Amino acid sequence: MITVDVALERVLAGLAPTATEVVALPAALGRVLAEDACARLAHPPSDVSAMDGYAVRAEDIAGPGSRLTVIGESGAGHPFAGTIGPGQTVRIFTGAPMAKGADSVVMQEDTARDGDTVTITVPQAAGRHVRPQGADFSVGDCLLKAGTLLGPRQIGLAAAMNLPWLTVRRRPRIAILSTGDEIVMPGDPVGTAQIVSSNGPALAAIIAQAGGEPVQLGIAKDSRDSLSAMIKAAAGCDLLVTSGGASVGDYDLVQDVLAEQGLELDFWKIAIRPGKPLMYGKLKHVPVLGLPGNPVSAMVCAYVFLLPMLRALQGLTPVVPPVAARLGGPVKANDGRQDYQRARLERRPDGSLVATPFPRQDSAVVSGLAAAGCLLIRPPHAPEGKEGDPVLVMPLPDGG
Ligand SMILES: Nc1nc2c(c(=O)[nH]1)N[C@H]1C(S)=C(S)[C@@H](COP(=O)(O)OP(=O)(O)OC[C@H]3O[C@@H](n4cnc5c(N)ncnc54)[C@H](O)[C@@H]3O)O[C@H]1N2
Ligand code: MOO
Repeated sequence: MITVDVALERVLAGLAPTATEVVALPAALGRVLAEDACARLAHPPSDVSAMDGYAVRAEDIAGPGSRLTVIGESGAGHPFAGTIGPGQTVRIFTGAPMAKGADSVVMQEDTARDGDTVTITVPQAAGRHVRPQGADFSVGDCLLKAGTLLGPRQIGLAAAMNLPWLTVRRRPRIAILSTGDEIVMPGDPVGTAQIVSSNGPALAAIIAQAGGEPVQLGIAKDSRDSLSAMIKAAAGCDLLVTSGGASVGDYDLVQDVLAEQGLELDFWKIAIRPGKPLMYGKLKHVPVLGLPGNPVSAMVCAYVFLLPMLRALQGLTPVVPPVAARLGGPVKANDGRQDYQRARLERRPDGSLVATPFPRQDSAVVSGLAAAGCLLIRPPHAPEGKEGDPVLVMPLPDGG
């Protein structure tokens, strides 16, 4: 059996980023920039005041108790039309354009006003409280680089750069096929010997959270006809993810039916726990990731393989490196499969992370997966570990 690292390398080898599309700024949240985004406007766009106060010529306020004549006002969005001359000042507000002729702002707490006369009561340094045009960035500065994941702060920056649209990667369309005669949709009548599909909704959620567009193909029966018809519906998607029917049972038909349709199998079965019967191949250029049916196996493989694939399809660095932590309790020596144990993750007052694996690690325990803060990674043949030993963990998004 190949290792997790080799499997990951092979899964990522054939993936190219999706095509680009132009979207309006509000729709760009969570998308990945496909081209550098460059400012169409400087920031600030002009010299502006950083305080509410008075725009002055520094030379007029060099001495203590300077008195100036107020000749007008500059408000945000309402500049003063004239020019300040010797001994003159303009009432100014935060964000308002500097009055022509002025080079400094005195905050109003440092002044005393009497009619049209203002007295500077506190000595001032020249040039204070002015934000010069372009102090943040200039026209043409490409501050958002291709490959950037766009969050709220980047959306704000793009808006400040006066970019109402951005060129981003198309959301990867990921087909999800759940399989099994015993599987029903949540909310449907559940007969004896039936089980509700948790894999379909969980996979759709992980895909949507990672910037993809889940396409639910539905639940295929354990029959060649049903599987065959539903697999065909994946044509045109960027990736097909199946769950269930991946093992060696008489009704584990997924791989057979895919092979009939022309699957070029890359690998089946890898040295991982949970998730050993993981399968990967290409069906007429569509990559196919065959996840085991056990819900925890399916989701662990989704975190370890599907997430990096989604990132690669969007032009992001595929693998987010694991994080260093300490063991919160003892663990047994590992066998030859890389183990991903569901664990609690706590941050201690000194800032260090402590991972404590749950006692039940069965791959059908969905409650444990939902409660986990991380997956504790146990490399093949890792010796037994005790509390305090260094380990690597994969923190889970929204981890408890
Ligand atoms: N003789 C062997 N048996 C098994 C082996 C093996 O090496 N030799 N491997 C085991 C391992 S490891 C795993 S993991 C499972 C994988 O089995 P399949 O991928 O074939 O999955 P199924 O048999 O279809 O289902 C397993 C389990 O998961 C439940 N399931 C399936 N789909 C869903 C879904 N959408 N939502 C929730 N639960 C689902 C299903 O009812 C079964 O209980 O094989 C072992 N066997
Ligand atoms: O992939 Mo399985 O989860 O080891 O039972």
